[in-house]
Amino acid sequence: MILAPPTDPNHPNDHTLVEHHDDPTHPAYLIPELCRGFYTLGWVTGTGGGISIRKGENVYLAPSGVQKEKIEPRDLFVLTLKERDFLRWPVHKPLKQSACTPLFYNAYDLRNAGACIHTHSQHAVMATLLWPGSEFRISHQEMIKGMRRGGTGTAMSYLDTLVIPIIENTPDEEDLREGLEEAMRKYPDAPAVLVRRHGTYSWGPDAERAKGQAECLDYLLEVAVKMKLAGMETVGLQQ
Ligand SMILES: CSCCC(=O)C(=O)COP(=O)(O)O
Ligand SMILES: [Zn+2]
Repeated sequence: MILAPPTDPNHPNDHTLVEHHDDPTHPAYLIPELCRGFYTLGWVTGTGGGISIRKGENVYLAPSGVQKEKIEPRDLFVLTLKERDFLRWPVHKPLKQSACTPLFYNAYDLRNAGACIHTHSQHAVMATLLWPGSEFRISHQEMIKGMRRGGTGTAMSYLDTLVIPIIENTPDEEDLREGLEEAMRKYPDAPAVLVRRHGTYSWGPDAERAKGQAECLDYLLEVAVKMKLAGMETVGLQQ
């Protein structure tokens, strides 16, 4: 469990960890930039969704319940990977770290990910409604090649069937943690998990590859929804 930021005024708060916002590869720059892009895709509208990036042993997180397209480096939290201690948190206004934090840590702990993305994509929501079971499947699509086994492993082939587990939503985001972990353990090759009526969690070895995979996944979900609504099968070569 991750607590709120320390209230002790003597607790060290290292603001230098977010003072690299002119470096386009630094998480303090990348998180705000990627959130702006995800907003235009409809992935993080209405404050939900977002991205966390790991830099070595430090985990960068956005604040909870804010307009994600307006995040600035000074709004970010930095926690340690192992102990989940707060190294840096915002002081200019009262903010709490993303409610998705325990879920992002699943990707770091179970997949050694370098970044994890949570979307509220309507393609994902529709897919979880059209696939009422516990799995989404698609084959024979070029964009499957953009996915990696387990999110951080080797690239998938055009001949592979992409299988993504679907878990049920919970009233509070944090309570998805257990279901997500269970699905990730049961499907070690799955590069993402879908949350019914909610969205996606996906990850990658670093922010760039996590973004690329999230884009391929969203494309595949959109195509699959259209195929299903057109009465077509998404597995196999049936027209
Ligand atoms: C309207 S957003 C509902 C909560 C949610 O699904 C979510 O992803 C919240 O993320 P946050 O980073 O804002 O805690
Ligand atoms: Zn969410």
